Amino acid sequence: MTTTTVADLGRRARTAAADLAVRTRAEKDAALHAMADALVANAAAIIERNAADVERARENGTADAMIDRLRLDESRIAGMASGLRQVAGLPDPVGEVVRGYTLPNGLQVTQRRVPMGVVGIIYEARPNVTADAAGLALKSGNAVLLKGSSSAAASNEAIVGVLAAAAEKAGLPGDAVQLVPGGHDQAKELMRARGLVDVLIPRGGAGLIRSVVEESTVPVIETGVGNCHVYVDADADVAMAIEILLNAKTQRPSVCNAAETLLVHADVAAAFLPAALAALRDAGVTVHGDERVRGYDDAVVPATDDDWAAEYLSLDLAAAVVDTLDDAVAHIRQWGSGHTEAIVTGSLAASRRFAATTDSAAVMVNASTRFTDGEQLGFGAEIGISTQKLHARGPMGLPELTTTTYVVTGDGHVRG
Ligand SMILES: NC(=O)C1=CN([C@@H]2O[C@H](COP(=O)(O)OP(=O)(O)OC[C@H]3O[C@@H](n4cnc5c(N)ncnc54)[C@H](OP(=O)(O)O)[C@@H]3O)[C@@H](O)[C@H]2O)C=CC1
Ligand SMILES: N[C@@H](CCC(=O)OP(=O)(O)O)C(=O)O
Repeated sequence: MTTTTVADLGRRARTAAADLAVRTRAEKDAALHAMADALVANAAAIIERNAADVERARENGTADAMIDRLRLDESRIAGMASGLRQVAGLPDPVGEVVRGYTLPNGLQVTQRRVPMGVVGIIYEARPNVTADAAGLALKSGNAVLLKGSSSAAASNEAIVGVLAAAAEKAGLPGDAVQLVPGGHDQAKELMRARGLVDVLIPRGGAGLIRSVVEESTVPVIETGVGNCHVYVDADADVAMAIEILLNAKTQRPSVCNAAETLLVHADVAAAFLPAALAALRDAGVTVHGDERVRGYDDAVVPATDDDWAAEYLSLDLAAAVVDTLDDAVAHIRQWGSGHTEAIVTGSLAASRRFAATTDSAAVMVNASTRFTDGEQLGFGAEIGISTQKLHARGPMGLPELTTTTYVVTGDGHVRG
């Protein structure tokens, strides 16, 4: 019996990528709509396979918040289909001229967007990412190798089967969207598929990122954990700050853009903290606070350095009082993960200083950290949220999945 290796998948993806690179926007959009329709039409079968993954996760004692990330229902599948349709509605990045000029000697220079080629992604146990990544890759003219979590294996197999068949029926190469089966060994093969994979996007926790940074020979765009902060400034509107904090912490606590630490300026602490702590308690949040926060509520448990560093992904929140905006920024620079920070303030100067000094991929001014999301920012979906500084930072959509080529057109020009 012959087994298909990651290298075999990579070679097929390269062939598909060469074909995809020259497809028109109309062809790609038609395929995306067909893929969206196919997801909805096959929802029952996908949900059945997903139920097997959820059942296995329960047997393994997986936490409820993590099961929530894994679980699919009709409305989540409709959301995946809607994401594909939104991506179809966006301009095609391929061919976009990012720079164009004519040299004194008459040479015409254009710098144009082109696909990366083959994009690999290793990602968490959220099956919706399978459709988001496939849609973004395909629209940007790339073939994609999808390495999802082994805990979502059955769901991903069903989703990729549906997406690849629909893309092929719509006239695109079926190998444009391929699932990499297996576990960490296969993920490592993907990391070492230099020459077959043009860029690898690891989307997950610190362990995955460490492993990819140490082991990948393929160029990587790192995503990262989200130890996101909400800072309530001296000039904050207290009611607004409570709304933003509750949304950032409780709307979906298991995702990377949920808030994990609250920092409160000392001048607003007495007006803000009693009501905020009561609202958090009502929402089921356990607050881990410093001495000054604990002075407002006996239910607050003492915080240690582990709390300042924690990405809880649960209904827990670290909280501290700070004396100045710069102290808040210093805390964030020491303990944060460079993902998303929010400031609630009525002061333009404070918001500007905060945005300029926190050194994070995204800063929200008077808005929830939950907006660091490709769909929310108008990209249709995102392939990951980069917390590194090169090539792309923050939510990555279509342009981030392209590179550029210089096309220089002469009229028999030679260099003298
Ligand atoms: N910035 C961003 O865009 C995003 C950040 N995140 C962060 O990810 C974390 C949650 O994800 P979580 O479910 O814990 O994901 P993990 O990091 O545990 O897993 C993500 C993927 O990587 C695989 N993997 C993990 N470790 C290794 C390794 N050493 N070698 C090879 N493959 C590996 C997993 O496989 P398997 O499951 O089979 O072990 C899975 O497919 C949070 O910290 C969250 O903030 C998540 C998504 C987006
Ligand atoms: N796109 C997400 C945030 C990024 C993400 O996927 O995070 P995670 O759930 O930690 O894998 C959202 O807000 O829905």
